[in-house]
Amino acid sequence: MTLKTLPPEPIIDPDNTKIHRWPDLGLTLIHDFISPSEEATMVAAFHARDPDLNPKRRVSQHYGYHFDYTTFGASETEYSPIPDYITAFLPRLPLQDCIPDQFTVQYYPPGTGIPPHVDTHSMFEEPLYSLSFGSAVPMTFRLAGPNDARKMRLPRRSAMQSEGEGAAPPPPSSVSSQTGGDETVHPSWDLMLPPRSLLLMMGPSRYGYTHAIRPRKNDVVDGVAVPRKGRYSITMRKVRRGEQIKCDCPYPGVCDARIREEMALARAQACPKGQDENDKHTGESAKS
Ligand SMILES: O=C(O)CCC(=O)C(=O)O
Ligand SMILES: [Fe+2]
Repeated sequence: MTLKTLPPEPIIDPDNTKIHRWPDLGLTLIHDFISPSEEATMVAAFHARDPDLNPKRRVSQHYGYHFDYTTFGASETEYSPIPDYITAFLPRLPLQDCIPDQFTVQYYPPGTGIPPHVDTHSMFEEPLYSLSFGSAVPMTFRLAGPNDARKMRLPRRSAMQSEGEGAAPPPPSSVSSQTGGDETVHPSWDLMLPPRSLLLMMGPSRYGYTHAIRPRKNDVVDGVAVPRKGRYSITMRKVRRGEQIKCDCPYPGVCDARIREEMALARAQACPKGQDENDKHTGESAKS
């Protein structure tokens, strides 16, 4: 069942009308964050590195600490130097005390998208950025519900096949009681991401909402079907390590840290005598 609603109205910054905020959601969209010439440089750099693209597949390039598709966190070892076209805009990011060090540049050929997902909570700091360029696309937001919680607890799936690349961690086999029974599906709404805009997700939009890009060739804008062209984005996150890998957000259903706790508890209950041994492994939580 898909329930759609209109996007919530933003509050426009009176001092800079390019900044739109949804304070209740922790969401900010900054229009014209990069210039057309910066955009052209980024498009050229992307295609110079990957000249032969499959027109049916989303393609990712990683800079800084690589995104790790097995832990859904960041690799400890794989690192690629951050290109100048990224370092150039870092001093303009709105949160200068939390500069990202994990960058995923993605190209979405027309007709491709990214399934609804919640980026991993515990392994990255709260601010989650997406810089858009190329074609405008709508990003679909929906408050996560029991179905999302249940999916995150299904036996292991492939990150690429089922979720966004920032999506949740390897789930436990047990299904939490909080997913039982209630089939509530919250309405979704679309936020149009114009080229050269920067989206910042914090709070509820970061931790409690799924985001997705529908795999469509056309988008309906003001009642008119507009063909999509290629769309690019740079997802930016700051990696957490060691003791910093934790989360106490108010959305336990879709929180990887809570899922790991559930797993550890389920293991301990299933095998009380082996508890010490298991704790040794789950202590390393995110990586196991
Ligand atoms: O392409 C985007 O704007 C978002 C990508 C995304 O959600 C992700 O990489 O987790
Ligand atoms: Fe994401």
